[in-house]
Amino acid sequence: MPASMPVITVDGPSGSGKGTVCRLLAEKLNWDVLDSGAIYRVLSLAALHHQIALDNEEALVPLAANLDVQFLIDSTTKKSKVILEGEDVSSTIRDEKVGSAASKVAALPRVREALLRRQRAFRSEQGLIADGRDMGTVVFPDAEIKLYLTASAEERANRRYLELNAKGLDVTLGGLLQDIMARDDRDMNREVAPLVPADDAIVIDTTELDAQQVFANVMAILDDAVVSGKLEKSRLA
Ligand SMILES: Nc1ncnc2c1ncn2[C@@H]1O[C@H](COP(=O)(O)OP(=O)(O)OP(=O)(O)O)[C@@H](O)[C@H]1O
Ligand SMILES: Nc1ccn([C@H]2C[C@H](O)[C@@H](COP(=O)(O)O)O2)c(=O)n1
Repeated sequence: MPASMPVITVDGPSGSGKGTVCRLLAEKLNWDVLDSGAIYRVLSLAALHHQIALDNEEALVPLAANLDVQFLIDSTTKKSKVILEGEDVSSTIRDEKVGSAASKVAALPRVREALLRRQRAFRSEQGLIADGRDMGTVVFPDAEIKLYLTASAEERANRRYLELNAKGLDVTLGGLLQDIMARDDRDMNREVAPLVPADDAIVIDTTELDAQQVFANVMAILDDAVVSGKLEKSRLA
């Protein structure tokens, strides 16, 4: 019997709190994390560097298949680092414009296909927390636990505003709300791998919850999964 390689998927729209709860879970469980959004963000940045249009599927597929990207954990800060073609792009990829560009390349079916193998290669005996839009529906359909985080567009825009403002970036709440709604529309209405909760996903509306309350809700869901036998108790140690 091969050792289990458990997966917890966390899907949801921009600003719903996926990355935050995935980091908390990974620390608690000592599991690995797949930030699939970062892969699409890096691809859109590589397209920019190589002057490839965001709708040029012919050129984006080989770029995606051979993407020279490394996901590292800084040994001192324990923060994730993203290296594209030898350059640290960890903060660059978090720009809202890169998120919007990522959403555009992510709508191309053959680009998604070209990134599937790379995403599935993150699975390991350590356990994987997979953050994205289609983790529970497409990439890891057999995941033991599937979560779908959501929140009102206004709340998600406000969170993003506080986050980017704290970094000293000149953004407006109205502009971010427009960006988030445009990204939601693209991610939810594309032909391939649209953003939608998997049939067996547990949906958590985080609008009225802070990050710690969301984390507590998720841990309660994992405890229930142990009782129901979906998850080995030793995995939560
Ligand atoms: N429940 C919450 N309540 C308030 N703020 C939150 C909550 N969860 C996360 N945040 C904050 O909101 C911002 C966005 O959170 P996060 O990056 O986790 O969202 P996300 O769903 O991963 O977004 P994206 O898909 O765009 O990367 C961060 O500044 C984070 O600290
Ligand atoms: N599994 C995924 C992850 C991300 N995307 C696209 C759609 C998002 O708008 C964009 C950026 O993702 P984020 O970093 O905001 O989570 O990338 C996708 O289509 N599928």
